[in-house]
Amino acid sequence: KKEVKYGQLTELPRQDEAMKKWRSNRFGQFIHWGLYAIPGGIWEGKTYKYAAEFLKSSAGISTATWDSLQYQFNPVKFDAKEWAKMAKDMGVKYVTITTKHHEGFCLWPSKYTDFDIENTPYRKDLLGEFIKAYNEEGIDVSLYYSVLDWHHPDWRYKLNTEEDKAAFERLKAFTENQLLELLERYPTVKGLWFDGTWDQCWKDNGKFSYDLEKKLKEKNPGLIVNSRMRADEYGSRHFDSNGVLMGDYESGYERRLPNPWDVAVTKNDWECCMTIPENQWGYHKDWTLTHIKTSNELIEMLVQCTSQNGNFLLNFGPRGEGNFREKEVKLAKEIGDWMDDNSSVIYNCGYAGLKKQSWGYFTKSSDSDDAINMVVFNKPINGKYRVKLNKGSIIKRAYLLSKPKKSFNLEEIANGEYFLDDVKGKCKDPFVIIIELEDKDSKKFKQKALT
Ligand SMILES: C[C@@H]1N[C@@H](C(=O)NCc2ccccc2)[C@H](O)[C@@H]1O
Repeated sequence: KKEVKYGQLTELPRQDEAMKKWRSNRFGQFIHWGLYAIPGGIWEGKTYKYAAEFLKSSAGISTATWDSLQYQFNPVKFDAKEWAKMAKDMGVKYVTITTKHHEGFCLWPSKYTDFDIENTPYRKDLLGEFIKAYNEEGIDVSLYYSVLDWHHPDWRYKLNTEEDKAAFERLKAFTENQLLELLERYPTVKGLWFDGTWDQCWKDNGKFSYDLEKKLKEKNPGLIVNSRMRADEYGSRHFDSNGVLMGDYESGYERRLPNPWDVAVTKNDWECCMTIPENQWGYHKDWTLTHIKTSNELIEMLVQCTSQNGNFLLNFGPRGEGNFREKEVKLAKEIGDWMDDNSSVIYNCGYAGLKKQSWGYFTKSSDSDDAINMVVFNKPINGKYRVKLNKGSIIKRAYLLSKPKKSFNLEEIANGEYFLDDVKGKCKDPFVIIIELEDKDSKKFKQKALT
C-alpha cells in the first residue's frame, strides 16, 4: 500500500442527510447548453458528425472566431419555468447544468471573466433564473464545471516549462475563484460535477484538487462532488493509488453502464450520465446521424442503474434560442408517463441483494425489508417468471403494481425459488411485479423462548 496524503477526503459511503437525498433521487436531468448550441454541429454549411460541443475543435475554428458566438447568444425562447416543469413531469429529482463547458463560456455573470452571459444580448443571470425555477419545482440543482478551458489564456495541457507552471498557477486560482463564486451566488446548489480533468496538468496537481474539495465543502457543508474532480498526489484519478474512491460518488460511467450482473459496483455510490443520440451532449441540428434511443431503452437504463445502487443522469441539449427539440420533449413525456405509475421502484430504491435474472431487474426500497420489486422488460416464452430469492425467503404474495388486488399463483421450486404464473394480456411498457415476503419474525422463524 502506498502512503496517500491527498486521496479520499470524506469517508464513504456518506450517510449524512444530503447524501441520503442524493442517493434517493436516483433520476436526474443533465443539461448541456452553451455557445455550441448556436451552430449545432454545422459550420459553414458542413455537417460535422462529432459531438456538437466539440465543433470548435472538429471544424478547426479559431478561438477568436468561436468566441464571437458570444455576441449571438440570445435565447429569446428560454423559459426557465417551462424547462423546470418539463423536468418535473419527466420525474427527475435533480438536475445538473453546464455552467461552463470546455469552450470556457460562462452561463452566469462572473467577476473573473468577460466571456460570460453578461456580455451577450441576453445580459441577465441565466443560471440564477434556471436554479430558482428548478428549486421552485422541488428539483435539486448540481452544477457542471469544466476545468479544461479552451478560452482561458493560462490553460496548459502539460506543465513542461516554468512559464507553463506559472500560467497554470493562474488557471488554478481562476478555477478556485469561479467555483467559490458559484457557491456564493447560488447557495441552494447541492453538488458540483467536475469535467475536463483528464490532462497531465491536473494529474500533476492532486494536492490542489484535495485542498479545493476541502475548501468547497467548508463553503457549502453537505456539498456533493463527483470522483472526476479528483487526482491524488501520484496522479491517480477517481480512485486513489490504493484504489480508494475519491469525491462522493463514482462518475466514470459516461455513455455506458456496468454489466447488469456486476455486484462490485453496488458497493459505492455512482452515477451514469447518458446521451439520447450515441454521442451528442450539446444541441446538434442533425439527429439522423446516429441511433436515437427510445424511451423504453432509457427507462431500462434508469431501472438498471437503480438495481445496482446507481443514479441515472439523462442529458438534454437545448437549442441556442432556448427551447428543446420536439423529440426530446416527446421522450421526456413518455418517460414521465412511465414514472407516474412506477416511480416507487426508482425513488429511494437500490440493489435488492439478488442475482440478475433474465426477465428484468430487481429493485428494493430502502424503507421496506419485506417487499421486492421486479421490473419486467422480457416476458418469458414459457409464460412463467422464475424468481430466485435468498434461501429462506418465503413469498407471501406476488402481484402487479398496476393491479394490486390480483395475486399471482405461486409454485415453489426450491428453497427461496418460485415460478410465478404469467401476466395476462399485452404489455407494451416495462411493468412491475411486487413480491411481498413473509417477514423474518413470522411464526415460521419465531425462536422458541429460552426460559
Ligand atoms: C460529460 C461529457 N464529457 C465531455 C467529454 O466527453 N469530453 C471529452 C473530451 C476529450 C478530449 C477533448 C475534449 C473533450 C462531453 O462534452 C460531456 O460534457
